[in-house]
Amino acid sequence: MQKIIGSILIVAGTTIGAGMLAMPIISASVGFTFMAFILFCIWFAMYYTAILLVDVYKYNPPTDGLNTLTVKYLGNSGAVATALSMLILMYALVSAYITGGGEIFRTNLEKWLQVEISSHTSAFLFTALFGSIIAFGTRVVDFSNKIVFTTKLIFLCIVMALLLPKVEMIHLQHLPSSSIPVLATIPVIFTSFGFYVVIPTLVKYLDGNIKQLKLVFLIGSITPLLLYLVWELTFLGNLDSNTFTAILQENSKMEGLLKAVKQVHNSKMIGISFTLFASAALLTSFWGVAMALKDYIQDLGKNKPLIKNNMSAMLLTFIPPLVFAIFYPDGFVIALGYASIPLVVLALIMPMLMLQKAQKQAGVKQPFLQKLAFVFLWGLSLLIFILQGLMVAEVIPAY
Ligand SMILES: N[C@@H](Cc1ccccc1)C(=O)O
Repeated sequence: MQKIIGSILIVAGTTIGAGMLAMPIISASVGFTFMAFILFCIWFAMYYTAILLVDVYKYNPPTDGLNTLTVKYLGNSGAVATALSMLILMYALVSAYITGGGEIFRTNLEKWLQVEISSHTSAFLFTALFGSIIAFGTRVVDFSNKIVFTTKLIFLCIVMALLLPKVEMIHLQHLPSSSIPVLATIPVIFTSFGFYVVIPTLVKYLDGNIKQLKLVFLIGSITPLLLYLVWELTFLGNLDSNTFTAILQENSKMEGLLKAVKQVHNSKMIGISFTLFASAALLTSFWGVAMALKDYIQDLGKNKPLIKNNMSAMLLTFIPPLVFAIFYPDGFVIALGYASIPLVVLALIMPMLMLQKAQKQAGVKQPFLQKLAFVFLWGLSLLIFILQGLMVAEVIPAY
């Protein structure tokens, strides 16, 4: 039971991260009704494809990692496409978390110890202190994640308890004036539900128990969905869309959000709770992604003892993103803006192709409802590719 709860919290912890903080910012001019609809559709897509990958494990042992499965079902080209998507996405995320986490760490250390610390040192300290936990295996990550996730929930509840009573219906009725801001939220919301990468790690952790895994992914993904809905309700219901947009135009992202919060409820308590919630969110996502990256690297090098051993897998997980975080902190933050592309390949396209192949090999006919769902998933994949392309070409605004 403890393992099931731990796994649910790892899924929810990886999901709720930087994306949740960006959500009110991107939806300021969209309004609650449309946001709720988009959140629900994308949650469904991500939950459904997680279950598809779990189903692929019906035909494979739980110790098989993602690379082993892609080589088996999609051949070398499929495995290379997956490896590229996986490594680019995870290195970009880990690097962004190191930059963000290191910054928070530096500000606090300087305040408490009254010494000046360079951002290089703080990035290194953050990685060494929090990253080293990954080396001790899923059980230790599970335990630390339980503590930090609970802290994150407590501070989130404080923020919401202070803001929710002030929600006004009139703000929630806001409707967007054009479809562009609505469409522009899709790639960001899509990355906010990115828990897909931890699936192989949890399949191994729960010894491939399909029933338990399905429950874990249902509760682990529906919890973020509900929190995101209440989160949006809290922000969009408290601020008039024009005021909110104006605050966000004048300030940088996080600062703007904090200013917006303070506009509704100006107390020290809310500022502190908000900052602690944001820091804990970053940490749980960092652990989820780094753990998945290390497992993936070990699976990639499963026939190469030099890569597979714990020490080298740890170094390969943390050194590249640390170097990037130190020398090109902006490079990866920019790359993160495009995270939805590798995530579409990984979380939407690959599981569909793999399950179809596994079913074919096992002589199982594809159920009609699944065929229908695949049409929706292909449509969503195409839409995200197009939207991200239009953002790169600056035809529609990127966040
Ligand atoms: N959901 C995470 C980002 C993420 C994307 C893809 C995979 C894992 C994590 C966040 O909001 O920060």
